[in-house]
Amino acid sequence: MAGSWTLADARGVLRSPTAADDKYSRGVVGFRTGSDAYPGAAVLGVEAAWRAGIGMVRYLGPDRAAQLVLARRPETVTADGRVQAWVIGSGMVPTAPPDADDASPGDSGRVGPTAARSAADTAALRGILSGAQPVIVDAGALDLAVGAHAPRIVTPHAREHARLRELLGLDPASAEDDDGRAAVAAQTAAALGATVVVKGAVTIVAQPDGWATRVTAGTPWLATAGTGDVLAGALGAVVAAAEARREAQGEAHGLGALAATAVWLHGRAATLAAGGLGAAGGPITALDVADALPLAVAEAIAAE
Ligand SMILES: NC(=O)C1=CN([C@@H]2O[C@H](COP(=O)(O)OP(=O)(O)OC[C@H]3O[C@@H](n4cnc5c(N)ncnc54)[C@H](OP(=O)(O)O)[C@@H]3O)[C@@H](O)[C@H]2O)[C@@H](O)CC1
Ligand SMILES: Nc1ncnc2c1ncn2[C@@H]1O[C@H](COP(=O)(O)OP(=O)(O)O)[C@@H](O)[C@H]1O
Repeated sequence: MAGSWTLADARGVLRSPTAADDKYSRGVVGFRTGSDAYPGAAVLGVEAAWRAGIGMVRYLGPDRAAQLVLARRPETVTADGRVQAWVIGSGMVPTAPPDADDASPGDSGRVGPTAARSAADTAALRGILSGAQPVIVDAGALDLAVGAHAPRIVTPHAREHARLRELLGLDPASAEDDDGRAAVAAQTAAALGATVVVKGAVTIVAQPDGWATRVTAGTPWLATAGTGDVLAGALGAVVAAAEARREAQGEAHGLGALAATAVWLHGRAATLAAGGLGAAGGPITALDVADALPLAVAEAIAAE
């Protein structure tokens, strides 16, 4: 049975910056996220990465999403360059239909901008996934994680996990109870050769070597659109910061421990945001969760 990730575990992974640090030594995270249909996912992920305490964020996505990212966070660098970790796929959809470059009607019959990956997007994402830097693979890039070689953390919700398992030739059915979900996630991780984060009220983190843990979100108010995009950004920040420390000092943590720490911060941030509205909590938005990440980080590193 997988144990639970706690404040003490998160504290063991996170570090305060020192006087010897600069923006690069604190880590650089790159984003290839968002689409004309879902530019907000790009904004949410970038915001979360900044708020989780990274040295620099690079955003390389569609023009409209880039403008919105810059409007929210002018600190963001939109030029290509070296990064220690990537976040890809949030705000994209996995497969491009034949008319991917055309707007197509949704359920309402209205014609809107497409979220489907273009061939150029797919090639860029495949390039990132064939590199050496760790990659957080979310939403519309999950299919590309199969057969890739970069160190990967994939972040499916339950339906995306079932689709991923189908791509891997595994039974898409999961389990109701958390022990069963952990066993299924471990099987996915082994087949994929990547760390798997199966999101939910209890999020399962499983490495391909069989290591697994679970992280319980402190509040169901977290179940709201865009909080998964915030999680992907927090993951990118935690992994890039750790990778920068590994390059400089040789301090190494498994991707599972880094992922569980980011999931813990995300859940704690939601609890702090919802709890600020009264003892029973209250409605929060994805940006509220990102805004509360600094408090969660400060709490975790307080007793380093
Ligand atoms: N602000 C932004 O930019 C945001 C952007 N976002 C981006 O959106 C993209 C798609 O992510 P997603 O998780 O919504 O889609 P997806 O995994 O395909 O699951 C869809 C499946 O759900 C179901 N379903 C549909 N309607 C339902 C309903 N009313 N109530 C219950 N179930 C319902 C339906 O399945 P069915 O039940 O019909 O089998 C359908 O197949 C992704 O790139 C993400 O990053 C989001 O993060 C939000 C904020
Ligand atoms: N009932 C719940 N209680 C607490 N957290 C939840 C619950 N349901 C989902 N979550 C969390 O909310 C987030 C939703 O992510 P995701 O499904 O990717 O949404 P989106 O694509 O809209 O960003 C995940 O971090 C997940 O763990």
